[in-house]
Amino acid sequence: MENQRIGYLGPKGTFTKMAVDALFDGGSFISYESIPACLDAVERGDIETGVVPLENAIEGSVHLTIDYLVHQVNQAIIAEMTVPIKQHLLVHPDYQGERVKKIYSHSHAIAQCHQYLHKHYPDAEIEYTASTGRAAEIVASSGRETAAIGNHLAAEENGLKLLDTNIHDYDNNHTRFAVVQKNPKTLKVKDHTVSKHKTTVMVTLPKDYAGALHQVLAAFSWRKMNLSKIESRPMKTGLGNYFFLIDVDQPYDQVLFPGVQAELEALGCQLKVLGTYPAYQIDIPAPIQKA
Ligand SMILES: O=C(O)C(=O)C[C@]1(C(=O)O)C=C[C@@H](O)C=C1
Repeated sequence: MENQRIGYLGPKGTFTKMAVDALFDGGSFISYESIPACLDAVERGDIETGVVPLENAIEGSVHLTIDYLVHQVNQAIIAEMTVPIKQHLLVHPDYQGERVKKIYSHSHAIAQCHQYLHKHYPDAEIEYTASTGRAAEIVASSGRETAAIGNHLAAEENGLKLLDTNIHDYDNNHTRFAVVQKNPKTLKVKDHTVSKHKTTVMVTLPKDYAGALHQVLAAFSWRKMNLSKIESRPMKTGLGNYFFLIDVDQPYDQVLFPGVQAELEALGCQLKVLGTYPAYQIDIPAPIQKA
């Protein structure tokens, strides 16, 4: 197999990079500063594979990823991985107990630590960054009164100290990452447990009428197809227009899915398969203690 080129939401020390390191068995890893930049690179063919965050257990979906996959690019989800997320408070190596005035991080990381921030740093200014890795970079090159929320890899990569550890508000914190490709090819991955095989479909309804969603769900339900997620997002064509993203807990097949599609099309709905893929469950051990 040729060398696999994998792009990810960087820079160094992001959770996405941790997930990439844990899943892939070799390859060239290319960092992108934002989710759109990574997906654009896949679309242009600069890289075959992109890895972007999809959903967090505390904060929910990463809408930027979902919307970009649906509206801006034409790519398939070819794998998914779920990894544990442990958020820490990272400070400059010269930090000596100063009052932290400004805290940087990705909006999802900030949201995972809302209660902690409210309790311990109610007066600190919050600044959102494109990733937790970027927040750590900023703190490394700024003063001792700043902090970043991020992981232990970001601390190591940027030479930061851990002021506090495990600051996320709820214990069972996990994020799902999507592995996407434009022209699906086989991936070289480490030996991980595949927890299940899933298929993600996007369904659009013709217009708002009574029972429309019920009829859509019925097409899956009477075929005994288990759904693990359903989410509505705006079509971006006007208030009240939505599409539904549905995760079905089984691989695509030539009987049930075409059956659902035909049934939905008869109702005036459209169904597009966004991917059928293995879902990996990956455990990343947290190596460090509070400094
Ligand atoms: O900023 C990072 O480190 C990311 O990989 C992004 C991201 C996200 O978008 O949810 C990934 C995992 C965590 O939930 C926080 C941030």
